[in-house]
Amino acid sequence: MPPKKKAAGKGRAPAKRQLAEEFPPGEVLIDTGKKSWKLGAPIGQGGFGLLYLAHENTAKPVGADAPYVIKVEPSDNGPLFSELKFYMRAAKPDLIQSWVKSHKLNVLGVPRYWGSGLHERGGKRYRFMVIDRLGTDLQKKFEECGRRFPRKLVLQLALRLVGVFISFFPLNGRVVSF
Ligand SMILES: Nc1ncnc2c1ncn2[C@@H]1O[C@H](COP(=O)(O)OP(=O)(O)OP(=O)(O)O)[C@@H](O)[C@H]1O
Repeated sequence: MPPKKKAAGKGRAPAKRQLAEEFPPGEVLIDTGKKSWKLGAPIGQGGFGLLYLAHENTAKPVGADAPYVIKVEPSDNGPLFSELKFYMRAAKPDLIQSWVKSHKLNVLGVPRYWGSGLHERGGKRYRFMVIDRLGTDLQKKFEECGRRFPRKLVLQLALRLVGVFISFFPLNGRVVSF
């Protein structure tokens, strides 16, 4: 006897989100402001998207010193859409720049938003977002430290997080709750 089909709706698991397939280096994406961005090598993978090195100079290959990253996801995935809305509001380059200056900081630690758009490839649509390339990430540092941070570093991180989440974001378009 064939297995019974599950009733639609009740009891169904939510549809799985797809990870974008990997694009070859050299793919050019055009954002909503008609600016072109060239992809380099992939440098990271999140829960739902792939991240690539990127450059605004589309005339030559994107090197390892690229100043931007582009996050790409299938367009019908939700997470990048939400992340994008947040970046568009809270990570405007001039907003971050003036905050850093007025608070006498060297850096805020939040990548600036430079553009976004939709890209078609092989009959599929992808959403992308261009942000600053940052250095390493906390998870990598944590692994390097043998999964144990020194107390001083934990306190420094806490101060930085408090600065960003309690002062910058609430004043610049995002409500934070703990
Ligand atoms: N601005 C950046 N500069 C350099 N590397 C980055 C940047 N943003 C992300 N990465 C790299 O890409 C990886 C995945 O980033 P992403 O933000 O997608 O992670 P995530 O938050 O785990 O995923 P998701 O948001 O999809 O749940 C990071 O762990 C990091 O190594």
